[in-house]
Amino acid sequence: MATVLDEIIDGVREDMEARRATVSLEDVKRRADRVVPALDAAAALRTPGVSVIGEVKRSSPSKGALAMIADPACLAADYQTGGASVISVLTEQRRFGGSLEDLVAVKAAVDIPVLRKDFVVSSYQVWEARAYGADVVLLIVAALDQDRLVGLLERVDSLGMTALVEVHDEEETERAIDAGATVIGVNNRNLKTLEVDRGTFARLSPRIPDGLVRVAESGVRGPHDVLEFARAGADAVLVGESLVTGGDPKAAVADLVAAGAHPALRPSR
Ligand SMILES: O=C(O)c1ccccc1NCC(=O)[C@H](O)[C@H](O)COP(=O)(O)O
Repeated sequence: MATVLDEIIDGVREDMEARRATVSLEDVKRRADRVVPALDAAAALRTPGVSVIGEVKRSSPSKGALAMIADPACLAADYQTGGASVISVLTEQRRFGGSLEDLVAVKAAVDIPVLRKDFVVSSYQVWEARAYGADVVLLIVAALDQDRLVGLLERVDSLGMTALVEVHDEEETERAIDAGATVIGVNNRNLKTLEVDRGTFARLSPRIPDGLVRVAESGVRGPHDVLEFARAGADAVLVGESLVTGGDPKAAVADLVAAGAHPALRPSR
């Protein structure tokens, strides 16, 4: 039976082919050549304390509509003012209400790295990410066989970008490490059931070698969750829903950053 991830990817492929029919890979490459070099996201996430990746997220398969977000640039600027280290922009249209235009608007509004959060299955999308200003690209291990994962990682690298390589279980974590990932995101959301289990990060984190960046994704409700993920070894948290629904994104990010800088965390990290 097709999973939610399979269904999302079917739509993503269809949309990508439609774009490719109007904008050739050569055109995308030409646009990418004119874009300023990518910022170093791994360095941004390695700074002391737990870094916050704030996500521009209008809707999701699990929750439906979350927030209107008429001005994604303004939201991203608020995240940056609140102390976010990286901005995540969902560019998938059908389920998340995002677009490449959102990516461009956000990139122009901030001076920290910007992540293209999408379901990347082809190097065309990696070139597109660079052409539209992304510094970071999400690669979901569950969506890729090993050869494709390695190939896409190489493409991301060759364009000077960083890959956030997302895993959900032990096997995917091994595959990410074998492929040469330097930034690994453990998604607490099971992409088959869409349920969030915050214990997933704590279970997989010890399998990620020191020196790699560990990101806890999904299910961060507030500062207490940041503390929990920090104690389990997180260098960063990726947060969408609680920031876009909370009413004051700047203050919400600042609270998460403060929690991640808590002095009690230092001896164990
Ligand atoms: O959010 C979903 O429902 C979802 C469903 C299927 C695939 C991916 C999905 N979300 C992408 C994400 O990984 C999250 O947007 C991100 O980690 C932030 O999570 P949250 O803070 O819980 O909104």
